[in-house]
Amino acid sequence: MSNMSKAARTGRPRNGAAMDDGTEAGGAGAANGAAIGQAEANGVARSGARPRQESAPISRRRLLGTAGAAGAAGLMAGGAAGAGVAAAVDGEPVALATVGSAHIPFEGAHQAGIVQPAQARGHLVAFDLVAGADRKDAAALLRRWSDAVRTMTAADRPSAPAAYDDQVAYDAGPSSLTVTFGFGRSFFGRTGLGSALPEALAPLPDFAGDRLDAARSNGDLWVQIGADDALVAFHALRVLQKAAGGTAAVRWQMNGFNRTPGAAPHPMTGRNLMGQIDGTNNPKPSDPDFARRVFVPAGGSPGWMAGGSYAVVRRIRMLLDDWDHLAVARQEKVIGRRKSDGAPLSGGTEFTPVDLAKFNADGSPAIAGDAHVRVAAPASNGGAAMLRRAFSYHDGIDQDGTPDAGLLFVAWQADPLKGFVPVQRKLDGGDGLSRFLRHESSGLFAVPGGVGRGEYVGQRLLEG
Ligand SMILES: C=CC1=C(C)c2cc3[nH]c(cc4nc(cc5[nH]c(cc1n2)c(C)c5CCC(=O)O)C(CCC(=O)O)=C4C)c(C)c3C=C
Ligand SMILES: [Fe+2]
Repeated sequence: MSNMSKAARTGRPRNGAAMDDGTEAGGAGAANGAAIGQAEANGVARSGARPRQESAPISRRRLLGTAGAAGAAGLMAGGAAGAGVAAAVDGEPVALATVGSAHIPFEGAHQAGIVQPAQARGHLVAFDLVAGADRKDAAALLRRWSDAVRTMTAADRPSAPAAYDDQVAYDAGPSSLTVTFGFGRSFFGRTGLGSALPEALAPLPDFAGDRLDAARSNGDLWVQIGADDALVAFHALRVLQKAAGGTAAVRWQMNGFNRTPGAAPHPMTGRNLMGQIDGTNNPKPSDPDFARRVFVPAGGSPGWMAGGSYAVVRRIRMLLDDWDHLAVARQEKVIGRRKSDGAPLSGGTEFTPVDLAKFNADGSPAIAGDAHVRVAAPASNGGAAMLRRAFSYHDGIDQDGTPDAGLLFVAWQADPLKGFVPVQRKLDGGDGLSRFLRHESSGLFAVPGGVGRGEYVGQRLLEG
């Protein structure tokens, strides 16, 4: 097991004192409307679509280094970027840009990375405890991981790079980094915690369309990393993997992405790799039943899961060549929404409620019987609902030329039997979209509630 000090494990440098000048984001925003609402409700500081900035200076040396790499002449050209560089050349620090300075607190009632908008870059990683690792080792690991994440996500970071630090994220701010930890069913047997195993971690049923790879499914521990900068996300992954040494080893890892903040002209719901606007009809924190649907209540069972949630993770491959052969009108019928703007085929605009009872003039249902939104809707599943927070993935092109690409689907709910399971049961046979999908791996994880100052994730389980 690693004996790294906290600073040595987690240190990320900053150069000089914080400059809290209240610099605000300008024109950034790829998060969808629902997600923005979620972020605001969750206390994430925002300016427009993206978080308001904690500003930190960039030194003259670093900025000149950047200018040298990118071409100082180009950077010095007029406009806002030119002004920033000129200030740095004069020795004045400049604020971190919008994306870098966005900061999501690690501590809170719920773990971060559930209700906030999914970031531009994601890593989903499962670890298995190594042979001989016990409950005490697991507790020490969760303590190390929590300390590391507390530091990496902080607006104020250590003043000097730690000896071990790869410095991959040396110049960047927190960039909306979140790290979310969960426990798989197998964790409880391995640590002698069988009596604390939640009923909700019962194995997911087999679905007819599943083509699951066991090596890329489940795992003792699950870590979800999200950040709006790829280097920040990689750095977090690397730090956590190193901190796991001697206690847990990576079982599988998946890398995903979403639209980069600022890539769209205004805040809007993101698109998946089929080109559809995806995430419109997610539960919103302002919904009266949001917390009940997504989080285990205080007094729920088991007690250590209060404020927690259950994550269903599915690597869903998209059969993109088949999909792309469909005319857009057919694609829209499969989903039940327009491709261009996400409006339901029953009429209105993106956020108009879907009218499942509406008929066209020719007597056909406006939303087809096997349309994805009809089959997945709470109204078709006894009210079952989940919060979807996905990343796209692309792992290259197969020998036959087909892309290995799709969705790292992550569904959050207070109880999988009232969320993912009934909906997937229905989709499995009756969804027109399922012809274009292949579920290739699966995991179910108990994600405990958030932590207070000095606590570590899972403490109530591991010390209860
Ligand atoms: C078991 C749950 C679901 C799986 C698996 C799933 C996979 C999946 N979905 C899309 C694309 C879209 N899904 C949309 C809506 C939607 N999907 C689910 C559930 C699962 N999807 C629900 C509950 C809903 C909301 C239904 C409603 O109440 O209206 C949409 C429409 C836009 C939106 O509301 O988000 C799209 C598009 C893909 C590509 C996919 C697997 C790769
Ligand atoms: Fe869906």
